[in-house]
Amino acid sequence: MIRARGLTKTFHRKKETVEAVKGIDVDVREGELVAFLGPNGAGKSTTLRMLTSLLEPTAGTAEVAGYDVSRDPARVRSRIGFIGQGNGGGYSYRVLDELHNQGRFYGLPPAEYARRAADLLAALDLGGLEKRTVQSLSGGQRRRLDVALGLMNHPPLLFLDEPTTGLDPHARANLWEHIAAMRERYGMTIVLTTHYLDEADSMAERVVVIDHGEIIADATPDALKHSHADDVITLAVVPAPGAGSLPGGAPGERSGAVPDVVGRVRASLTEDVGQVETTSGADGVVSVRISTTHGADRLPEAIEALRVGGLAVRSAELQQASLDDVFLNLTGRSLREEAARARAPTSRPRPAGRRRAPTRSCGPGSRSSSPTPGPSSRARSCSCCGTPSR
Ligand SMILES: Nc1ncnc2c1ncn2[C@@H]1O[C@H](COP(=O)(O)OP(=O)(O)OP(=O)(O)O)[C@@H](O)[C@H]1O
Repeated sequence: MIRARGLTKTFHRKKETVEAVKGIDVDVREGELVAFLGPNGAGKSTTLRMLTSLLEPTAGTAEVAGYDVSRDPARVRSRIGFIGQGNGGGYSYRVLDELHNQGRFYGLPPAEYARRAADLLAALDLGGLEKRTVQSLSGGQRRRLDVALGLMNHPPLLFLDEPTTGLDPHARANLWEHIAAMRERYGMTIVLTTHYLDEADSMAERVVVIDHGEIIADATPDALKHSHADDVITLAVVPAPGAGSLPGGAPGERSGAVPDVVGRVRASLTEDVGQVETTSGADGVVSVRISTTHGADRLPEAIEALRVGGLAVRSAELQQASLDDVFLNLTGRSLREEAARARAPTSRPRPAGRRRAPTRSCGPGSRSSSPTPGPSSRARSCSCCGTPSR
């Protein structure tokens, strides 16, 4: 559906040159839902605008829905829907008039555009709003009207530039339900840009990570997480009741002696479980941090291995890798933090660099645990209480 090679856009403004997109290659197959994910200014919108023929590339080629964007822009436009960042509807126009005008714009006969408009109003939960002006709609309703406008020509390929930005969580979820339903109904290919990591993770089948005008990763969300980030298991470990008299503790540990918990942890958890780090707390609790792939599978295995080694787990926490961990490990920057800074223009930028957000833990080891940063840096939220870390 899309084949772009060496797509480049350089802007020249006064004495400034901005290399917004630096020769990207990207393919999108029919039926895929692909998210372009990246921080502000990464080049996502510029890429979309070139793919939709709204912007002439400085260099490179792109074939979209069967036509070359530079040679056949009108044919490209007739085969795509594009929902830009701003609302498309004219503020003082009525909802139904906007849809009909869109149909006329595509050259549809009146009966056909009236049928399509009625169909889309019902499908996108806009029934009853036909006579309202666009400016009287809520943010979520306006965005759904944008989707309806983008679908009037029944495009096989739909582009959405940050479709949910500015919507509250309920309106975001609602819009996504409608986009998924429209996709099902029309069998569309969808390409969208987003800052929302959770959205890219849960909705997209493929995520193309863009930074500084370049594609730095391109895979399914799960493949990205497995390749570029680890899950982290944190356990608070103590000797099992009566373990001091157990034979077969850690190597070199005398039978009947006070158990060497760290030694036993080391003896129990092999490299198969993951990369293990331990920190002894003053209260005798040992905090164990395991960086691993497939953390949900490794967690019960680790608990069982520790039990066999004469140890008890007082608390366990699993932090699954996120797309923010992927971005952090690829670039040294947190997309989540960059997005938060963009929303708060008065806050000072922090220096770039490889960092890891501090760990929170709700278990008894939390007071003493201070795990050493592992190879996989991550932003986190506590799985016990759900509180986001800062
Ligand atoms: N018309 C223009 N003239 C000059 N520079 C531009 C123009 N349009 C975009 N840029 C610059 O190109 C770079 C990429 O912008 P673009 O809008 O593609 O980023 P983005 O990833 O979509 O960002 P956002 O998520 O904030 O929309 C930015 O540095 C931007 O300032």
